[in-house]
Amino acid sequence: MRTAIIKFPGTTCEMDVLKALKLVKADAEIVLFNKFDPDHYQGVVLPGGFSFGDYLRAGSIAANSEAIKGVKEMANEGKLVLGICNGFQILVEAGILKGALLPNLNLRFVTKWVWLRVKRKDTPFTKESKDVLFMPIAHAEGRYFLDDEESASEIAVLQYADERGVPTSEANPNGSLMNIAGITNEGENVLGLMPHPERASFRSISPNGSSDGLHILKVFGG
Ligand SMILES: NC(=O)CC[C@H](N)C(=O)O
Repeated sequence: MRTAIIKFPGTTCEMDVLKALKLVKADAEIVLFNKFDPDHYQGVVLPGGFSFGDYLRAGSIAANSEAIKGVKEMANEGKLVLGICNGFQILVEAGILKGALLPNLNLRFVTKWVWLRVKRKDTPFTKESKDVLFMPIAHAEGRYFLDDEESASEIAVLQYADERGVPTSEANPNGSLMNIAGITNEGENVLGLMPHPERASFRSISPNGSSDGLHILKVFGG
């Protein structure tokens, strides 16, 4: 799939995303935010990092860019939109996904590998996924919050869990509501997640040889 990986000033993960998308044979390229034309693409990825230095709140400045207007158009047209970590923060700041990503409960930057329960498999991103995935997180503002528990439970796609896929409070690294690690929109064509699938794509450099991130990224393949 013709896929754009949008780079803002401060984005850091675009090369890793590009390499992982090449593994799944996506027709992907990195595009600077001020050069992005949504009509050229069927899919878009907002990678992780620190867009505009995480000033104000992580993702808030990028969310107000022309590029994100284009991403909103793509989302409304049913095209695939994936936001990873800072990309997820941008999607919620832009109102493309519901809720907010607050500072981690311990007010620290947390970096570790986590197990994830795939709660919903009726999204294009997860329909052929395993039930439990192993991926790393690395963030300071990842505590998912929504002022409506019922909708939060409906839109939750991924939850921090134990090795067997059971969401427990011990497995919650940042204090997210209902252990939420990733959510979708009403059309299910947008996914935002705090864990980094691109960092769990190369068996040779993953603990346990995890390439579980490809379960999410392969939707852009072909
Ligand atoms: N890995 C990232 O994308 C960093 C996320 C974000 N800027 C934070 O610290 O919360």
